[in-house]
Amino acid sequence: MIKTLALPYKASTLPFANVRVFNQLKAKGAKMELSITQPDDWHLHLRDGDLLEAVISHSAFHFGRGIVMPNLKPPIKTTAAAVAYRESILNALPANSDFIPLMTLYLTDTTTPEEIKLARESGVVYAVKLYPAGATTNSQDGVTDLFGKCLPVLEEMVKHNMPLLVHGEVTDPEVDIFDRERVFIDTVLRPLIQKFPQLKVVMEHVTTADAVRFVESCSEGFVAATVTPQHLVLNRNSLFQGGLQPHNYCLPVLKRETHRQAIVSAVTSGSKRFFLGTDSAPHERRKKECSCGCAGIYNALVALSLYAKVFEEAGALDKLEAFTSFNGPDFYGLPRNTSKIKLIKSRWKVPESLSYASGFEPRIKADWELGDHSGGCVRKIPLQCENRENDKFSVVPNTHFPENSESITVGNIDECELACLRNCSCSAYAFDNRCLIWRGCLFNLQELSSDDKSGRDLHVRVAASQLVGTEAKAKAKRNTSLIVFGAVCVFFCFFGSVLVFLWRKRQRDTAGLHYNEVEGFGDQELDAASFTCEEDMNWVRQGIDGTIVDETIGPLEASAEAQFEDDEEMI
Ligand SMILES: NC(=O)N[C@@H](CC(=O)O)C(=O)O
Repeated sequence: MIKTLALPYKASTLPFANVRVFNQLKAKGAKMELSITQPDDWHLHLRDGDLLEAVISHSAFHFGRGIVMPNLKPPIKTTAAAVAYRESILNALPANSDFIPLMTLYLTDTTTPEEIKLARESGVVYAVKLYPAGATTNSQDGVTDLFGKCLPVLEEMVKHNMPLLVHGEVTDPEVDIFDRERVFIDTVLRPLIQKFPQLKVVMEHVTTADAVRFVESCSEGFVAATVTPQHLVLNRNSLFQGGLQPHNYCLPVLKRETHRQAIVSAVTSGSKRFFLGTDSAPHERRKKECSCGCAGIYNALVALSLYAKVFEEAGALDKLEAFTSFNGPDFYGLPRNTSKIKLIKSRWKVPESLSYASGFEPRIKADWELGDHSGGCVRKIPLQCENRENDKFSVVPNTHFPENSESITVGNIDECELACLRNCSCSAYAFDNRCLIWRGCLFNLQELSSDDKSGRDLHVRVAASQLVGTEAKAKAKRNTSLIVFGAVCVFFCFFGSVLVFLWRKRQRDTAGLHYNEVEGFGDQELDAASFTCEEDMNWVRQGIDGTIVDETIGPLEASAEAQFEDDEEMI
């Protein structure tokens, strides 16, 4: 199954986007290069399964460590679950990556003080996350009684110097969504800090001037805040610009421009209370583009570039490194990273979409990531036709059937399935009063959007081990869509012409939002909304060999046009 990371946001619509600084430096013949200590990401959603595999390299390329959010399905509520999750993250890391996942526990009304002790002793859990129940994605199991049932746990956290990471929004539907952070500060956070002045608290993804003032008013070293790139570069207009923009929807929701400016001033002031936390939050595309789209913006690929851009625009590049690389570890009492990375001003345009495969992988990964899907994809786990028991079928709902079907005469769906199993070249079947089978590649298979109910179920043949591959996680059943997600791809080979046609059509349909080239797989694609940096000079991480590299998209053109000779001036 091929999925796509959508990158819909045009930096050209940023309120402050310009290339003035670049042009001035260029005119001086300056070398535009930043050398900063390896940054960390103090708020990161990596998900699990195929999605984890798809996104991990973006974070691992840019960041040394990441505080990994626990809001999986089911949430990471225990140290044992955190240890297992950490293992799967480490397994998904690209070879030679030394990225360190710092695990968190999901606080519930029933979390015990013993669990906090275990977490601290584990050496892998670094914080506990407070989601008010219902506040955001996968927060249903969150806290409903912070000042009651959670008190013993909070006391234990103080004892172990375990930070509490807070999604700072009330969930009362009576409270206007734009006021939820402010009301949370008054009704929850302030009383919490008064009650537990020794508790380390990180107010996550602050979005308002109120939050900035609040954090600044608290004791340094005990209360801090993370800031996302989206809340630094977007205001709430971005949600409605030219139509509803689901890819700019995250929680806490974007606020008005004055709030954005307050956050920019806070982070660029050099205050130690604010540090980098991307809140990079990938979602299946269909879960964003539907009648009830979920919250979260995927930004791991571009976050660092955007932060650098914000600091540059504020004339505060000298403060960037503390924000990205010092304030976070200092707050957590962890050592700062020792290695350096280079950001180079380069003519870099973030690709409009990023495709990845699940269950299947592109035949030629580099081509695929550059948008050339003509090589098609191959199974990660081959079918074992000789032993039919080893093959299974995964249902892809609501599809517009691929081309080249063959009709065969059988009585019911079971016979249709058996007929497909008996035929080694059969890659899928469908039964809808008659039995259709497909051999080999599935050409132009399209899964329709959730709003279009005209499609029919396609049963795609996959290796049984692939279905159990994710440890048959009890969740396999619950999470049919994930299986579907992983199983769909069966041999589908797209011809360039089909792709181009569909891609263009998609571009028309989405009126300025730039989605995947792999048209027709809408319901199975990952939506991982992010920003498209302007096709001008952007701060881009430099690879080891001096090229401008993003692991996912291969070496990019390194610009020799602008060079800023004196590193020291920049940090
Ligand atoms: N930021 C979001 O809008 N979504 C996050 C959860 C969160 O951090 O609120 C997610 O997990 O998708």
